[in-house]
Parts: sequence; structure tokens; C-alpha cells
Amino acid sequence: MTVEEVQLTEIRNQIDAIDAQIQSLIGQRAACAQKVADIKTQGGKVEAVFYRPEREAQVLRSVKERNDSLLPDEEMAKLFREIMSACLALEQPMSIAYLGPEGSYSHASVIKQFGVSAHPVAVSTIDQVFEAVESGEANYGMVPVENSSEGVVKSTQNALLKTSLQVSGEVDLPIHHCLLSRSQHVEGIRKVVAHQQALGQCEQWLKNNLPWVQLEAVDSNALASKMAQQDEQLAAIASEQAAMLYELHILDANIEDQKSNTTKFWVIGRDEVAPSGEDKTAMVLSIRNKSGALLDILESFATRGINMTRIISQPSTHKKWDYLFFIDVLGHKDEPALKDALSEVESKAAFFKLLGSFPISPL
Ligand SMILES: O=C(O)C(=O)C[C@]1(C(=O)O)C=C[C@@H](O)C=C1
Repeated sequence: MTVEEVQLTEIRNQIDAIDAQIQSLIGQRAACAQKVADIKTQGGKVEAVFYRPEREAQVLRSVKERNDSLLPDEEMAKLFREIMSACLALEQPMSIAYLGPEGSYSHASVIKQFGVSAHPVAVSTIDQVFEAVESGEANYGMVPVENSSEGVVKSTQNALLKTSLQVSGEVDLPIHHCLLSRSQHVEGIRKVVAHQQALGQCEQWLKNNLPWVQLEAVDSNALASKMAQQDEQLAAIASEQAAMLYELHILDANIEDQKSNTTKFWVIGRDEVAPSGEDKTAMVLSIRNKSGALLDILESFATRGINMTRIISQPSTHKKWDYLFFIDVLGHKDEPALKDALSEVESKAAFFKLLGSFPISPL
């Protein structure tokens, strides 16, 4: 054996021994998760809640805080995300409805939040995501809320107004668009197909790089990828995962005009989420038609030192020139200061609906 071979063998032996320990510990962890499931279902409870977002957030935060390895905190957290995903699947496999088809950014956000052991269930519209969870067909749903360059997703906002479901989590997904085609050369591309939002997000890049192409909006980027599979003269705008899934060439990557392009998704579920220690609360309200009404509402938060992280206004469909405000604040609805503020806000507002409290994502 060469010196290098001897050195490698020695380190690989160490890796083998460590792997055996990791595997045994993961096995012990899985047995604990199984016991947790037994406790949750004891007494024949049928409505047991297996997925606990607040606990998952706490576990992942501790992993990041503890991490003093060579691996970045995010990478370490991703590994534990998958261990918990497998443990949860052992307790009960979770089905997550999302706006399909496979390979969409919604699909990527499901995997980011729930890990690869969850069962993503593709549906065709945002309303169907809500319906699938409301009817119990899916355990949870994942819906896009807002994109940093294109703004809010109206169909999600409208569905949130009507639903009995809770917002139980938040995922921020950096969006990187690729130009995908069966062809390996941009010169032959005649048409670019994508969801309207993706076309908007790459508008400048398309003008600068493919000024001759025709643009066509379709229902989703994944559908665009399927279309590109059929026609060499078509290119789709979609994710890197879509390129793999639909076996297309990546003609160019990161073609979005704004490099910090991010989409915010919300997890929707039937159960309230307990406090995790670092939470957000989302609500929607409309104000009474008098001067200073919005300021008055915001003061209920400000005087208690509660930070607002988002406020979005949307014209109400009920009355002309009336506005709805979607507001997110830091804190959990059961924390005394926020609880107080929320009941004051509710009394001041013309309409008020609490959408849910959920952990700030550690990922
Ligand atoms: O602590 C729980 O309630 C568990 O079910 C265990 C566990 C885990 O693997 O740590 C698994 C799933 C839950 O979503 C949260 C945590």
C-alpha cells in the first residue's frame, strides 16, 4: 500500500466507526419517536396531532446553536430536518397538498419544510390546496403567499379570508430560475413559456438575452417544462429540480432580474400551533371608516413593544374603497402582551380574523 492508501484506510475506518454510532443513535431516536406516537394515541385518541411545528423549530434551533463543526449551521440543520422527517413518517406519514405539478416551487417548499419522508400531493389550484386540508384528504397544505418582486398571491389571500384552517408555519424559499430546453442551444429557441410570475421575474433578462422570442404565460412552470419536453423550439423557465425531473438542459441559470428573489409560503393545517419561543402571528382586518383608524390599530401593537413584520393592503370585494390589511407581528397569540393587543385590535377593527401563530422558521 502507498502512504496515501494507508492514510485513507485509517481515516475511512474512523468514518465507518462513527457511521455505526450515528446509525445506532438514529435508531434509538426513532424508537423514542415511536414512543411519542404511542403517548399521543394512548386511550385510543383518534384526533392525535403528530406533526408539532413548534417542537421541530426548537430542535432545529438547538442544532444550529450547538453546531461548532466544520459544517455550516444550515447544512447541519438540514440533516436533522431529514432525521425528524423520517421519525415523523414512522409516527404517521404526513400528506401535504401543494400547487403542482411535481417540480414546482411549491413542491420545493414542501420538501424544505417537511423533508423528503413526507408525501407531497399535487393539486391544480390554490383553492384545492385549502379544500384538500379542510376535507381531511391531506394533513397539511402549502400555499404561496408573496413573492419579493411580484407581490402578493391574491388567490391565497382570498382563500385565507374564508377558511377555517390555521396558518401553522412559514417557509421562505429563494427562487432561482433557469432557462430549460430539450435543445442545447439558445439560437433555435422561438418561444419561452412559464407561469406569468416567472415571466415577470425574468422580464429584463429575456429582453437582453433572447429579444427575438415570443413569450407565453401558462398555468405553472412545471407545465411549461412538460411543454418544452415536446418541442425543441420551446424553452421553459423553471427550477433546477424541474430540469432533472423533466430531463431538460439548463441553457442558463439564475436568470431572475432580482437576485434576492424569494417566495414566502405558508403551511396551513387544522390545528393551532403551541408557542415555540420565537413565533409570528398573522391576521387580517378591515378598519372603520374614520381618520386615524389604521394608526389607532397599529398603536395597540406599538405601545406594547410588539414588532410588525408585514402589512399588506388589499381592496375589499364587499365595499368600494374599503381595504383589508394582512398584518404579521412577532410573538405568539397566547403570550400575554400580544393576547392583550389582539383583543384590543379586534374591538377597534370593523372586521378581524386571526390566521394563526406559528414558529419563525430556523431553516
Ligand atoms: O416531539 C414530538 O412530538 C415528536 O413527535 C418527535 C418529533 C422528532 O422527531 O423530534 C417528530 C415529529 C414532530 O413533528 C416533532 C418532533
